[in-house]
This record gives sequence, C-alpha cells and structure tokens, in this order.
Amino acid sequence: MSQRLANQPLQSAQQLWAQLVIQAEEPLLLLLDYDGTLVPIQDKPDLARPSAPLYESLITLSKQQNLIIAIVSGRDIRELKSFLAIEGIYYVGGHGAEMEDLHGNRYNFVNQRIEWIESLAEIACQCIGSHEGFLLERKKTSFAFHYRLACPSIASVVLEQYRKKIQRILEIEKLEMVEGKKVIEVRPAYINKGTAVLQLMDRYSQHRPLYMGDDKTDEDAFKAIAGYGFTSSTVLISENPKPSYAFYRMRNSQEVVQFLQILSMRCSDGSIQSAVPP
Ligand SMILES: O=P(O)(O)OC[C@H]1O[C@H](O[C@H]2O[C@H](CO)[C@@H](O)[C@H](O)[C@H]2O)[C@H](O)[C@@H](O)[C@@H]1O
Repeated sequence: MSQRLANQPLQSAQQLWAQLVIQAEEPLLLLLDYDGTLVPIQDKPDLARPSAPLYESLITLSKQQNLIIAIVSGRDIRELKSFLAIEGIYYVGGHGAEMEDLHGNRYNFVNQRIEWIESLAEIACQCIGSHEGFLLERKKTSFAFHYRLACPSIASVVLEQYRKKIQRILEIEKLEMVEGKKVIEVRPAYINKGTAVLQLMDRYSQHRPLYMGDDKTDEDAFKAIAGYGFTSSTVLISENPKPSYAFYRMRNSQEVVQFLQILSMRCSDGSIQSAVPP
C-alpha cells in the first residue's frame, strides 16, 4: 500500500455528512486526533484549548448509543483530559502508549524503562545552547523537541545536530523518531496510533471507523484502517493536498468542528438513528 497525493477534497462538513449517510449501514467508531484536528495549531502546546462548540458537540455525541468516540493523541492522557475531560469516550495517549476506556479504566502498553527521555532532553539542551524559541516536552513515554518559535535558520542547524546525536540512543533503545508539525518526536518503535486504532476496531468490529487526523503520526492510523478494509474511512486535515494514506481531505479544524456539530444535531433530532442503525 502506498501513499497518494490525495485525499478527495470535501467541499464542506455537510459533504462528509452526506457521504456518511449514503454509506452508513453500521454504527460508527469516530476516531479523532487532537492537535491540528479538533483544535487549531498554536504557538505553544499549552495554548491548544478546545472551543465551546467542540466541547458541546462531543458531549452530545458521547451520549449516543450507536457511536463510540476515541480521541487519539500524541499527548499524555492526563494532559489531554486537563483540556478536554468528557465522560463516556475513549482516550488514547502517547501516540498509542496508553488507553482509557469508556469507564475510566487505564491501560499502558509501554513497560520498558524510559530513562532515555532524560538523555534526549540533555542532548537537546546541549544543541540548543543559548538559542531561543525551542521547547522540550517530557511526556510519560515519549519526548518532543519543539522549534515552532525558533529562528528557522538556527533551528535547521540545531535540529541537524540533534538528529545526529540521538541516533545511537534510538538504536540501542529501539526508538522511532517522527517529524511532526515543527516538532521532532521520539517514542518506542513498536508504539503508534495504528496499533491503537486496530485494537479499537477489533473491539468494535460491528462499527465502521472514521478517523480524522492532520499529521505524520496519523498516517499510521490511516494506513491501518485502510489495511483493515475501510479504504474510505479516513480524512486528512490539511489546507492543501499532500501524500497520505487518507482518502478524504478537509481543510482545517473549523470544518471538523462543523462536521461534529452536524453529527450531534442529527443525533439530537433522532435522524442519526436512520443514518446509523443499531
Ligand atoms: O496527536 P496529536 O493530538 O495531534 O498531538 C501531536 C502533538 O501535538 C502537540 O504539538 C503540536 O501542537 C502544538 C499546539 O498547537 C504546537 O505548538 C506544536 O508545534 C505541534 O507540534 C503536542 O505538544 C505534542 O505533545 C503532541 O504529540
């Protein structure tokens, strides 16, 4: 399976809804990435807070019987829930390293020692020196080196050094480096969003998945879902077409929230029942 310059553009959230209604014969497993999908990208990770319409529509949707929601993020669940705490939905954190189910039970899929996070942080600090605009994020089982606010020419030199210096640790500790939106993330190589969504698809095998995501780490999920046979169940969030395993494309998180609002309105007026029967 290969990536394609893709993504059938959807003209609007209405259009995705229309596609769903036409295709839907099963209940829905709605898999949603957080940063860049549910909320727009911000200068700093702390600033990416959910909007009121997003919160309201997710709360409505979380109460629907024929709909399972999972937020699938590179952030830790604890942090994600400090932004967006909703009962009755799944949380997948750390790019798939941890999961919280509908009843609040937590599962961890990384049992190895993670001293390497501190080693990577030390190397990052050495490379940064006195330069400004860099930000280190130590998570439970992954490490993010952010450079969104750094001067681009300085960032390219600093990051080049960092990539070289961490190679040995990546090999010894069996880690994977993923280049995301103005961030270099490192996580255990066997953990990714694809493995997490496969678990959920197995658990909800009667449900049709719909995954929305905007970044490199979401490609693992797009690929896993397509490999499972749901070739048109994926939406890339991107202003412009780009190589992706996703089938559809929406432009931004505003359109995603509009789609969720439409879905929650249909749930409230009962029409979701005919679109997505039990
Ligand atoms: O899987 P996601 O939910 O999309 O999380 C991916 C990473 O998102 C965050 O970083 C990104 O968003 C920040 C806030 O908009 C932005 O400042 C940064 O440049 C982006 O890379 C988060 O900080 C990471 O931990 C997540 O892994």
